[in-house]
Amino acid sequence: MSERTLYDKVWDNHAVQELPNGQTQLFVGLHMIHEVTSPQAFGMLEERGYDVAFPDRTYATTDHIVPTEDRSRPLEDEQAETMLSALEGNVDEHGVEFFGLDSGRQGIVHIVGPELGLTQPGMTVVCGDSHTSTHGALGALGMGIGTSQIRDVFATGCIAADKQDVRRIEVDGTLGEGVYAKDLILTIIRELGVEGGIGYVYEYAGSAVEDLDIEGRLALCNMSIEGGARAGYVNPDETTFDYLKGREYAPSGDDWDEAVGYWRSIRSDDDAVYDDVVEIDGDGIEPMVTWGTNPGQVVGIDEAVPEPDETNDPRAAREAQEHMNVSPGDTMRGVNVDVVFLGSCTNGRLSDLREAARVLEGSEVHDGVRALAVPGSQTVRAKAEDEGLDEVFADGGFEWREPGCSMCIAMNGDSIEDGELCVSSSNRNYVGRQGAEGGKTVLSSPATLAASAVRGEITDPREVL
Ligand SMILES: CC(C)[C@H](C(=O)O)[C@@H](O)C(=O)O
Ligand code: SF4
Repeated sequence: MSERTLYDKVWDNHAVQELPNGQTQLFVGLHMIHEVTSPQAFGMLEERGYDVAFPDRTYATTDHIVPTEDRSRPLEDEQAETMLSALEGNVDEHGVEFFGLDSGRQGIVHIVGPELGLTQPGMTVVCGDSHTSTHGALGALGMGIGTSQIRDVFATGCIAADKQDVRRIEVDGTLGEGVYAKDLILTIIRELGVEGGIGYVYEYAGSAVEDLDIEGRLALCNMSIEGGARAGYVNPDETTFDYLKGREYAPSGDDWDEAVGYWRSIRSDDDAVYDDVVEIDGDGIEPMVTWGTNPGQVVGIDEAVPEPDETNDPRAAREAQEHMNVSPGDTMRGVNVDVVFLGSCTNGRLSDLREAARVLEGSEVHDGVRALAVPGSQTVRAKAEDEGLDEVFADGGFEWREPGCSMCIAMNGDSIEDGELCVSSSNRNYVGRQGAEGGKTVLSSPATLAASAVRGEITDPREVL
């Protein structure tokens, strides 16, 4: 059969049966869990006396609530200690492998899966976390699921799911110096809207996407969900295979060749039929910064903040501008910065730290700016330290922390204060996201963030690179 997308193929290969309600029962290849969304589902399982059906397809880490400084046990925050202990008890009881604080592999779930080679092309990957779309960077179908679905996967290895339409987003041209996958996905979300992807899975393609390394593709797919899409993926290619080769959980020996053969076969056919196609000019993309309180309220660094009436949601734009204290006609460039947060499952990988360090090297964070560098995992942290990046950050006035979600969501005590503006490499900027209702978040790439930390105001990274 030809004319099928990767999504169609992965779907068909995992479909167990059509359910009476019209949904499809889909088999799950990889189930990742973390401490925030798994406890209730484990509870439901135990109420019925069930075991985890496929413990060897289930992997756990801890990320949202872990401190990024003192990690001695018991954790100082009692609630965090309770959640971590509960996860430890659950994985122990059900025979699930756990990348805990002492494992050397702990980190943000969407960083750990790909970097250990757990996430592979053609797989269905689920996690009780909206940014599971990240895993699509490797040609997997990554979907965030809710508590009752986590329970279902534990008990049966399957979920009930609705098939979506596929929108191909074709980005031609080449991203310029100082322009990254983050700027690309912010551009896409501006173009299509934060709800534009509802009912769709996004297939990212075109030369600007193919040129991205896997870490760039991970950042791109990560924010698919911020554009409303159920998932996002890039067709697997040589870049994907090179990335996976030799990773701890990737196939090896004869299994490797067989796997690559399968991975090639699940790419979208050249004549695949799409429900929608959108073209974006990669050459024209600028470093992007959000001016509002959702990721679609975003402009190029030199572009004017829009008149609310010229946006698709004037009321939301007005409220957002009031909260952010910006006016139509202003540029975001030059806005005063109090805090910068480098990290998260969007941009907490080695290449992100490298780009920020490249900008920072030889300079220091501006007086009065608080700067956090939080690697996405222990693996990322160790590699960064091997390269001496920790010293670049420390010499430049950044705090070099232990891995976790940290100030992306402020569940671990790392938080901004009322009135502060934080430039953040994360993916969400709604009011209160970084821990203070009166705090402001500006989303950007790691390079823009680092340039802004040095100048103390939002800065075009191309001025510094
Ligand atoms: C806590 C978790 C359920 C949540 C998510 O689903 O995405 C978090 O990771 C986030 O980024 O808001
Ligand atoms: S880093 Fe942020 S977006 Fe990613 S899983 Fe953690 S809280 Fe969610």
